[in-house]
Amino acid sequence: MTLIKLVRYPGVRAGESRQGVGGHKDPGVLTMLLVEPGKGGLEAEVDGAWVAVEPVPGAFVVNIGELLEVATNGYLKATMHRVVSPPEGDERLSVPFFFNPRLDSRIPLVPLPAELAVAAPGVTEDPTNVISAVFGDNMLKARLRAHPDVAARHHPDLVTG
Ligand SMILES: O=C(O)CCC(=O)C(=O)O
Ligand SMILES: [Fe+2]
Repeated sequence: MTLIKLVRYPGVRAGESRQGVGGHKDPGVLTMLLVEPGKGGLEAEVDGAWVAVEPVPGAFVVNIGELLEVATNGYLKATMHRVVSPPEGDERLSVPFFFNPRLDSRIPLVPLPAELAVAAPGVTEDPTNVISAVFGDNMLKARLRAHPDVAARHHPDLVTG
């Protein structure tokens, strides 16, 4: 179930929240992200700190998704990232392409060469973000987390608190 999105981040007035997309990990396998040339705003979490991902002309940004973390038993870690909206008078366009399997598919564990397997620590365990190997379940979790207001209104049975 690949998905392509066209995203526009309008500029925000001084004093207003600059949050474009809050911190998250993409729930699928791999994301190829085309950002409008020259535009910043994307940040990735590195060792607990947000780091600006500088635009590279002619290049896609590639995000590791949670299912690739599952497939590699944590050898590859899903990228935590967010987007900071531009200031008033500017805007930012992006085109993420999400490479995902069928909703009902369960991602298999890829056999790693021994030298990589020893460096695979397992999938990240976070009670606030439980990763499912079944893509549809993981996608639903991501949507419920990203849109808590919609979840509380339309799917109160699926969320707590
Ligand atoms: O717009 C971007 O640069 C990133 C968007 C994103 O992270 C997402 O849609 O999952
Ligand atoms: Fe993302």
